[in-house]
Amino acid sequence: MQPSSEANQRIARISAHLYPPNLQMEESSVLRRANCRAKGGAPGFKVAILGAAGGIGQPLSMLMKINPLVSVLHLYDVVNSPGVTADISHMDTGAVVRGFLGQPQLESALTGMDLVIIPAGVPRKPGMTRDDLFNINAGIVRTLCEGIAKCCPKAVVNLISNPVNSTVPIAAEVFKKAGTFDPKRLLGVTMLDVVRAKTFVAEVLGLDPREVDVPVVGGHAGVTILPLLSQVKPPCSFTPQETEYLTNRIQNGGTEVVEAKAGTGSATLSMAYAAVKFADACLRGLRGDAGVVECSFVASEVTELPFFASKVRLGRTGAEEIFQLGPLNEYERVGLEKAKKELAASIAKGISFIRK
Ligand SMILES: NC(=O)c1ccc[n+]([C@@H]2O[C@H](COP(=O)([O-])OP(=O)(O)OC[C@H]3O[C@@H](n4cnc5c(N)ncnc54)[C@H](O)[C@@H]3O)[C@@H](O)[C@H]2O)c1
Ligand SMILES: O=C(O)C[C@H](O)C(=O)O
Repeated sequence: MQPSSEANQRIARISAHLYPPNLQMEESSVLRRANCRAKGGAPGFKVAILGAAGGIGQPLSMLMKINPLVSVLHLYDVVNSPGVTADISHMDTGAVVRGFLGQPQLESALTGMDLVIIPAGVPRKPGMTRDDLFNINAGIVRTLCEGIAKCCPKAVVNLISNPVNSTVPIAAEVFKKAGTFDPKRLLGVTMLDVVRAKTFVAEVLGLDPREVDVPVVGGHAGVTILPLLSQVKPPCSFTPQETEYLTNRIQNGGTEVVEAKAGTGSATLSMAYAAVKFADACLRGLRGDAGVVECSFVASEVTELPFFASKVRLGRTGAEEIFQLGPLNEYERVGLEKAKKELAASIAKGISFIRK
């Protein structure tokens, strides 16, 4: 007796569990249906995460699978992405998940994407600066951005890999070389600095962090992280001691986590939270929502430097408006000069890595 088509489907469904996840992607009828659902115009955006199996990548992938704005989620890594993909694909949320393993699958992972989030690269250990990661992460970011230039040149890119102050200029140079650079679409992720600033300022003020707004400008390393405490909302004032304490804590938040993790890595969970908050803002902008404003490290004319973090308005084409810094007090003006000096060197290092 021939099995009914319903029985065939049941068998296909069971056998899909027996094959490695990347084979499931290619061959099972279950996945073919999911692919059809994705192709059939399910509303939402196509998002790729590069470095999806890492400390940030895994919780970030899980949280993006929950995001209702995502219809297709591509998880790429050089190790372990089949396992992470199989695991996350069982979540009963709308996004269709596909896994990609290793360089030969990079192009498939990137083709057709609207947003690419990059947490690929090595993290710090105690005693290291973010710049100590340059030698390894610069090459990783270059390769991934070459893939983006080739396969999804119109995608918005959220770059997390450190040192952000240099990796964003590296990405810009790769895109310029390929003739695809659109400054609006390249966004360095500094959201964790804002998340920390809101948390620490709210502690001092005795408020819920969700009620607090703190612009953090400059860059993403040490003194280049410049919280503008004079612009905190709701309006408030701080004593010089509070200003010193808050500025230091925000600038050294990453090191606080690196030391607490004692050699096992840097911030991953709070970073995944921050990355999802920022990616969600980018997707709402792409959808055409009005008034989506977040801080990001972007190509900028706000200072004399070619890149700078400040508030940006996210729209259908990326960072459509970059806001000026607004009035700074004396403490912030001194901080800005220090930040610019270090930033200039980090930006130059990134640019010369590609131009040399
Ligand atoms: N921007 C920020 O605020 C911020 C915050 C935290 C961490 N970071 C940075 O994010 C990066 C990742 O941190 P983590 O804790 O997730 O590290 P991790 O080592 O846990 O994970 C990194 C992942 O990247 C993958 N990877 C390495 N080379 C790759 C390549 N060529 N292509 C694709 N994937 C590749 C690894 O296999 C690994 O799964 C680090 O550089 C870290 O400093 C940035
Ligand atoms: O501090 C690090 O090395 C990771 C990250 O940049 C952070 O701010 O937590």
